[in-house]
Amino acid sequence: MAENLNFDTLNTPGAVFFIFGATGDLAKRKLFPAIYSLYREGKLSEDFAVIGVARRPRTQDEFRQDVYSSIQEFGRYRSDLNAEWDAFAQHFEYKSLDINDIDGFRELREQTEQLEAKYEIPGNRLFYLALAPELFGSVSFNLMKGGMLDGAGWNRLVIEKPFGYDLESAAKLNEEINQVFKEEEIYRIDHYLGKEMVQNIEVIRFANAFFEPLWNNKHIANVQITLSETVGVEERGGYYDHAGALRDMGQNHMLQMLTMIAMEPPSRLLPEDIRDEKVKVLRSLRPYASSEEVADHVVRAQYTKGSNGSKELPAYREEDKVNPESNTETYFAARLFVDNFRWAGVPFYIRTGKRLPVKTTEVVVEFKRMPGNVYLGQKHSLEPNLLVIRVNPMEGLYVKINAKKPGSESEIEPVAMDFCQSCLVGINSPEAYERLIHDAARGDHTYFTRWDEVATAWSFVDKIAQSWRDNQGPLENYPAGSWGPQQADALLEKDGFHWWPVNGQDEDKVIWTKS
Ligand SMILES: NC(=O)C1=CN([C@@H]2O[C@H](COP(=O)(O)OP(=O)(O)OC[C@H]3O[C@@H](n4cnc5c(N)ncnc54)[C@H](OP(=O)(O)O)[C@@H]3O)[C@@H](O)[C@H]2O)C=CC1
Ligand SMILES: O=C1O[C@H](COP(=O)(O)O)[C@@H](O)[C@H](O)[C@H]1O
Repeated sequence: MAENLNFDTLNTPGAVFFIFGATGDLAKRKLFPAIYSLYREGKLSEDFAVIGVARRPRTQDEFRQDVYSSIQEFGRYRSDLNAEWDAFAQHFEYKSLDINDIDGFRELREQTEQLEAKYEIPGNRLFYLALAPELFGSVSFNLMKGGMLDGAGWNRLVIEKPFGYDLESAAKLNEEINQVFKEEEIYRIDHYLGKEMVQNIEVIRFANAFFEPLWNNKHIANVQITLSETVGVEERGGYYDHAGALRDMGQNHMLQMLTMIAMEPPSRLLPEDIRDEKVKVLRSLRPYASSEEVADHVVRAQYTKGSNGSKELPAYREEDKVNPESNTETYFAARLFVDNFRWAGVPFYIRTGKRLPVKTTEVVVEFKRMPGNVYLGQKHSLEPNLLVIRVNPMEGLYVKINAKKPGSESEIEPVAMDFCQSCLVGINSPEAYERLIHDAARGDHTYFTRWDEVATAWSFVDKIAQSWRDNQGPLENYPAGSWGPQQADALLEKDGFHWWPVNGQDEDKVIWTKS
């Protein structure tokens, strides 16, 4: 059936939401709490149902109890839950099913039709695959064979990352899914695109007269994107040791953030127009031509034993389910260039790592310095202006400008104009998963990644991975709890820049005046 797009309205149309992987970690920590927040905020219409699907047996009551506990533990509105629980819980059902079992899908179809009749749901079905990626193809196929796609309304497939391991595997996966779902029915999650401040990048850029005209290589010296995490690999050692930081964070979240910073203004604010502009940025990324270039532009490293000040932290190779001789990177930093007229010559520095001292996601846009030989520049070493976009966990904006030191004749010092959004909105800022589930249910693709974006990002990343596979470029070490290897600093120093301190970094060590 043709899609009826209504993403201008707040309410989702009536639909059944299927959570495949309903007994898993993602469902517990993110998906159930997100659905409750949408319900609590009146964004879900009353005619909705949720069917949790996984193999292990659960009675309806046990499953509802799981949902309750998950919202109690992770939900934004946990304190309101008891008053609304009975009304909310009756929308939830469970189906024990192995995704390879076609008969199970036929039973699921009956269960779905009963719920659709009960809530007068017009046959709209949203399938959220919170499953290992190896299962995506089979689920899609069995949904079709089991008659789950024959309803009267739309069908949408929401898929978690990772979408493949490299371009080849991603293309194969895409082909499998495309045998069942059309591109416009597929919603590939990159949860960073659901974050408030990542979505705000567009507004900051295109709704402000003092940023838009300066957003190019004439005025911007470099851009720095940092995604630092304090956690190690926790229970995900098996997955992570296979993936590493480049695939886990680089191919998706970091490149997606870069596209938001670098894209041209779309001609219309429609999903395809925005995604067209984003994919053009990915296509303009200068590929590394050789392993030497990779070694010159990309630093990889792994954490060794260390400490976070109060606790000893194990080395990566000592983590659960990690190969004790692993050469997987837990950190990488890279210098990228977007080869188009707007960005020619402007380096984009990106870095991410586990077991760094601070959990933070920030974008720093460093503007070019004022000319040194005129007016104030003659007497002072003026600092560059910075625009800092704080994404996570603090949300806000920070602009660094030069101003006269109060009381002095002519001393100039850098001062900050700091807008702390999270100080105002606090924990009530919607979670990324709330926005994304809401958008998918309304048929809005804007903040989901289209296949050509995914493919182009993989083809860029694959060259780095290939070079590392061929053992080109050393694997550096950094102690857990530190800011990563010195080589990541050298990457910027070669160009006359340095990493600006991120939020939460020890202020004593902040060097605003480093030249
Ligand atoms: N957890 C997180 O924070 C994040 C997860 N992701 C992605 O989300 C997906 C799910 O992750 P996560 O929840 O952590 O994984 P878990 O291992 O915790 O959960 C996997 C789920 O899949 C179900 N399952 C496994 N095999 C089958 C099968 N043959 N038939 C039916 N159900 C099956 C399991 O239930 P049962 O054993 O009962 O069958 C379980 O509910 C993965 O792709 C992951 O990469 C992405 C970003 C963050
Ligand atoms: O996708 C992933 O993201 C998380 C970090 O997400 P955040 O929203 O907490 O910043 C990361 O820990 C994980 O390894 C990766 O798979």
